[in-house]
Amino acid sequence: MSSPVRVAVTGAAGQIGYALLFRIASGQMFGPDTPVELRLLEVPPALGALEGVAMELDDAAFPLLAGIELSDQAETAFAGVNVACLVGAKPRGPGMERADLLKDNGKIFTGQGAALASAGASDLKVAVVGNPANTNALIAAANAEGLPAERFTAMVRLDENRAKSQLAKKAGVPVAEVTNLAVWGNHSPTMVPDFDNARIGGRPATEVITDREWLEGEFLTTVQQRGKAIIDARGASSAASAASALVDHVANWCGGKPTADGDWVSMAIPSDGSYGVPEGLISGFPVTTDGNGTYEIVQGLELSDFAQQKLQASVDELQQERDAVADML
Ligand SMILES: NC(=O)C1=CN([C@@H]2O[C@H](COP(=O)(O)OP(=O)(O)OC[C@H]3O[C@@H](n4cnc5c(N)ncnc54)[C@H](O)[C@@H]3O)[C@@H](O)[C@H]2O)C=CC1
Ligand SMILES: O=C([O-])CC(=O)C(=O)O
Repeated sequence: MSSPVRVAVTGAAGQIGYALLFRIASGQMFGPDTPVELRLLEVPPALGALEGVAMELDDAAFPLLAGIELSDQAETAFAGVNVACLVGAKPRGPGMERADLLKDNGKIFTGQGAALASAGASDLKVAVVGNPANTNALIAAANAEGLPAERFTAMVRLDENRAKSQLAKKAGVPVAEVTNLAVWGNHSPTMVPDFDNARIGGRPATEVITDREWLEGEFLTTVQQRGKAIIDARGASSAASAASALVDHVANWCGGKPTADGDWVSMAIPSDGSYGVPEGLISGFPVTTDGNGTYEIVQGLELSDFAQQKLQASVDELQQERDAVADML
């Protein structure tokens, strides 16, 4: 047994939190040999509900769960944490775009960025889920003085998983056969699920699914609008699938589960200028990971004119979001 990983989860009494905590505590995020200590942050009115969740975690008797602490103070919750899952934020409702949440949610991430910098462990890594996730991660990083920006990531893994599932259905194969699926850009309707570089059963996806009209049309729109479709159907935004994607994101990044040889996963990370994405913007990229805290952007992929145009629109949107929160950076 290794020593416990200390994991902060914000918004822990919310919908995603309820699905996420049990996955973390059961060992799915950091593997079967790593105990976890949970540090759960909520706003004061939700602390009662959070106590109920903590009671249920106790009642599940997870052998790997080495401790649970609850707090409504970011500095307390983040003390010594190795990984912070920033989920706590307002979700959108019907008729809203994620960017509409920026004014309400952005300010959460100024204080939490600063608290992470002052209280987190020296190897702290941060995954932002609260929407709009890319720009909230930018805000947190900008307010975390002394922490390298590359420790701040945002989640586009749910978009990758959605895209894989759609391609698998169309091709009539198990989802595990779909690999190398990158989601570029913003976690928003402008995101770019990259079917050109994806593979199905080891072959280019475009050789298996030759209907380019479907790929550029229905496939793209279905993935881009999936969050809205879930809200319309469920009356609330995706929660269990978002939690599951976060488990995947962190497991690959620093949970001991490196990307498979020749494969990659999608993470929104601060751009180093690769593929023309302006440096510093937090954008989805294909990355390889070592499972131990390091990721690298996959270089040398070809983007079609179609994909390049779409990526430019997503980058333009990220720049507009950055401009809209300039006072928080
Ligand atoms: N990046 C992605 O792929 C996805 C992102 N999301 C986003 O995740 C966020 C959370 O979604 P849900 O869990 O469904 O919402 P929810 O409303 O069920 O839970 C959010 C929780 O955050 C708490 N909270 C609010 N401000 C906080 C603060 N300053 N500190 C700590 N906790 C705080 C609330 O009290 C609430 O319990 C939303 O912004 C949603 O849009 C949702 C699905 C996918
Ligand atoms: O659509 C939303 O508001 C929630 C979310 O980010 C998603 O499901 O992708």
